[in-house]
Amino acid sequence: MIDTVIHDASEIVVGPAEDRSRLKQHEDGAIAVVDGTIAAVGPNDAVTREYPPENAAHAIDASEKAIIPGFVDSHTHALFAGDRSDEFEAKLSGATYQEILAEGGGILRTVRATREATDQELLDQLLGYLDVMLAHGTTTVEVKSGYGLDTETELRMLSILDRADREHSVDVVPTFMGAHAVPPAYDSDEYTEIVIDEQLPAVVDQDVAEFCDVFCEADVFSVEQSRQILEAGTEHGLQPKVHAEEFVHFGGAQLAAELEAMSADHLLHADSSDINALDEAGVAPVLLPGTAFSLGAEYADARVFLEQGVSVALASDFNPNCHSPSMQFAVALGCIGMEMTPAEAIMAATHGGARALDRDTGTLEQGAPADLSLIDAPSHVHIPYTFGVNNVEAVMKGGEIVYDH
Ligand SMILES: N=CN[C@@H](CCC(=O)O)C(=O)O
Ligand SMILES: [Zn+2]
Repeated sequence: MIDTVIHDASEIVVGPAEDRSRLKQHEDGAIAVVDGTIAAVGPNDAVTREYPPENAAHAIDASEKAIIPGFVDSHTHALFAGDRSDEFEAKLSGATYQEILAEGGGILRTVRATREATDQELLDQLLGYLDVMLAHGTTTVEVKSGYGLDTETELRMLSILDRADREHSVDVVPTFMGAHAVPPAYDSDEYTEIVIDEQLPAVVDQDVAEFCDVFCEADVFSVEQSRQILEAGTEHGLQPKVHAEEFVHFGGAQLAAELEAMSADHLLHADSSDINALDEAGVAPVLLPGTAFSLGAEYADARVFLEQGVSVALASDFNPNCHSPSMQFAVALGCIGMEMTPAEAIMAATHGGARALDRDTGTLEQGAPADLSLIDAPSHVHIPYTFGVNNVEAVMKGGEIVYDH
């Protein structure tokens, strides 16, 4: 039984070509979906001969439209309460992110609001954001805890992520990030011990996280504290991720390489030896242009990675300091701000994100999950070209149409 045939698409973006610098794509293409996976993808004539649309339960005419893999947003802090729009205004008047954090604002303010919110309030807000992400073409999203900073709230956050994953068609990948900031009652050594001795065991006991992340940054967690936390996470079966080289060059990227972390994220201040170390250790570099855009900071140097043949991921970093859950916007910033080609940016936002989360999605190769978006434009180039609007017409997740504009 053929579930769905999408035919006459003006372009199908399959994924990276063999040399990884170009896209594998078909103009005038078709896709057949059977049992939630891609059964065939290729030129329209060949695919529809083998999988005639009239024999399929659903046939979709994609004339004048492009098909791309669902976006895999590999770095977000999408579960939070409260409103920091006034901090956005303060930053526009010259306040820095660190000044706001040092005065008890920023992450610490979101922690207070998140602790006060009920589970239902947090879940409802997250489900609303997942709706927006899906409507903008995201089919898998990583979400971090880290607005609890105590065992009880960190566990609450991770259980809410588990509920959201079961209730929503977007796949939610949970990351434990108790080491997101140091709560005011402790110094960073004391709090590092609490993360390792209390939070991690409880998280593992409840089996609610897949990755462990640390904000390795000046005045937050030192390289040594980060190493201790991530090594403890690894002993408990949580793969490491690192917030590295965001505000200053600090050593987080080398740590990620040393620990063979799943990813190193931000990397605004990474140098060429960091890039080599990450590449040799097989760590996925995750670039977050929305953060640089919202902070008015310089973008990470995507071109240096790409010229060295190192694939990168693009993610939204959706959080109260970078309030855009749209991967289309991240792709546009990747191109306009970081000089990526549209093809590189789309690959980074799909296949690159999947690599940073160890998932088999983010590609439309035969056998991959049928997670894809129908774009209301004839090619992927229109996504960054027509920035600021939603180009997604419909989204399929696991072979089902789960969003239709
Ligand atoms: N840099 C640290 N964490 C987040 C920001 C979180 C917040 O400001 O609430 C980030 O990745 O950008
Ligand atoms: Zn982050």
